[in-house]
Amino acid sequence: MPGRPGTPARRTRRRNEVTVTLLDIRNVSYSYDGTVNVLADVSLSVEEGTIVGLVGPNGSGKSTLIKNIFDLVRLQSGSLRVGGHEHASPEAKAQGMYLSSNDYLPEFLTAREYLSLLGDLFRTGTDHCAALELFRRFSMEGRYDHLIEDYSHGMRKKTQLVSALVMRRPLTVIDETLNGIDLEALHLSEREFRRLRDEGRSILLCTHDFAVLERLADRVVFLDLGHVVSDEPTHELIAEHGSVATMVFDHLGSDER
Ligand SMILES: Nc1ncnc2c1ncn2[C@@H]1O[C@H](COP(=O)(O)OP(=O)(O)OP(=O)(O)O)[C@@H](O)[C@H]1O
Repeated sequence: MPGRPGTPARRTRRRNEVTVTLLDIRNVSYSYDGTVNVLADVSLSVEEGTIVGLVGPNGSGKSTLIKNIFDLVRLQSGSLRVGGHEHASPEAKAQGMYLSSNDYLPEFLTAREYLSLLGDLFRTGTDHCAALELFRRFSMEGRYDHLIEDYSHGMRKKTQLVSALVMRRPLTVIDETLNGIDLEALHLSEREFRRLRDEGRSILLCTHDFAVLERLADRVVFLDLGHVVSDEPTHELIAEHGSVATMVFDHLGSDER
């Protein structure tokens, strides 16, 4: 059962610092057909000011978990809280931003109009100067007032990333948005994600690019067949297995699967 709205975010004390849980996922299970569990008792948390990687084979349930977080499918069991608020509440929805794995954007708008729309929806307004500067740094100078329908696949992905960097939500969930962008844009994105983290914002980063996670993520959660197989600080995972890829391959090749 989801908890009551307005409950303060869970606080835990680690050494001398207090960490605040921004995203709290407890015992979430989900089935599309009422028979097969696509998610099975999934629990994980994302603390404020951290980047958490989410990895797993195709069909392991990553996108379904993200859809549950954003109330895009109805929660069937367990609880989901964002900033201490029940996930379907307006307070929870005001904290998060979801970059989906596809590159669908409203084609009949310009990037300026799209970002203005987001600023209105989030009631934050839009910093167009910051967006223009990001467009310049993403090698899209001069395209801000062009219709999105004229953008390439990579430009749409970069526009999604710019939207997250301009909106600066407490929680940004990124589902494979880094696919298809060039190395220069990837480098810039990584730097900007670190800046978000330094500001105390959090990112749940779902990607098959393990090298990105080794550079960026504070923790990596590995989902397989709807179960959390491993949830470890990245440096401990690398010390134990050598790399994220080895950890994943070892599990996929093991008898316990
Ligand atoms: N709308 C849907 N209706 C029925 N089954 C679905 C639906 N969406 C996803 N599934 C199934 O749920 C399972 C998990 O899919 P999901 O998209 O969550 O996996 P994923 O880990 O994000 O995969 P990928 O890495 O390929 O994006 C798959 O078996 C998929 O076929």
